[in-house]
Amino acid sequence: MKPETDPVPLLQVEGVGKRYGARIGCADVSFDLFPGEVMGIVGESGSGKSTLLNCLAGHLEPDEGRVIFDTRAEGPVDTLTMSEPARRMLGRTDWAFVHQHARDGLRMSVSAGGNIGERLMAVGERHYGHIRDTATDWLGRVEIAADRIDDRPTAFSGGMQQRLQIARNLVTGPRLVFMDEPTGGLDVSVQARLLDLLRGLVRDMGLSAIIVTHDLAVVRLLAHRLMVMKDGHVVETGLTDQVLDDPQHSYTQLLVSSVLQV
Ligand SMILES: Nc1ncnc2c1ncn2[C@@H]1O[C@H](COP(=O)(O)OP(=O)(O)OP(=O)(O)O)[C@@H](O)[C@H]1O
Repeated sequence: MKPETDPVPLLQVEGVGKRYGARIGCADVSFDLFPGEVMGIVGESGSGKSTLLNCLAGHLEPDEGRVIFDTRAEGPVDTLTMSEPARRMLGRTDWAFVHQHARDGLRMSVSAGGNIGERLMAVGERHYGHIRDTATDWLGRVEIAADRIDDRPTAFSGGMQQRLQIARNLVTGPRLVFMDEPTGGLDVSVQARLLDLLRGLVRDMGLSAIIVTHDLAVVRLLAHRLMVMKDGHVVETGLTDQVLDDPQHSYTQLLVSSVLQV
């Protein structure tokens, strides 16, 4: 029996490609992302993961293709042709971007509470008491003690900085989160805790996310679906467990077996 209404994808990516001169960044990438779905993008260094993520998030202009987002106000809109102010507003409301290096996503000279609060102010929140309460609540959610609210991120460990960056990104209740190696560069034990936290937040908030990583353990834990990239092209895609347990493409087989050997 046909479902009554087919779900509308939150994001439709159609034939996205980007070149750097003669070199391919990424080529002919297409997929749909549905609400509440987490897509992992894996591949070795230089395979085009970051190029693709930055094209999707509007940080880089692709040479070809369309990136259609289901906006709250107007329904599906091609984000590549929307006006710059409209795209900026999307970046402050429905979209979030978690950088690999927390310092790229935080304001290091502003207190932890300020880092969270200024995102609320950017979407129109003005009440100081409410902003501070919400910031305190979010510090708790990312396991940072409330009495650190007036400390600057420079006084935080790498793991704490990353958790603060996540709080700053999620406080406005985005619907789509882009993450670039969110656990990269952290100690293994810190990574495990962060992954756990991210998994809880994604589940509890029903977030859709696109996560770039070279760490298969990250996608195993977080991603419903997986895209494997090599030399700018998608070579395999499918449900995460299926792709990792029964890889079809020789490159994916190599990726999976090289992880098992370490
Ligand atoms: N600014 C740039 N100028 C020229 N070439 C670039 C630029 N950025 C990326 N490239 C090239 O595009 C290709 C894809 O790079 P990209 O950084 O997207 O890969 P990646 O999979 O994200 O790698 P990593 O995991 O190391 O970040 C590579 O061949 C890279 O050398």
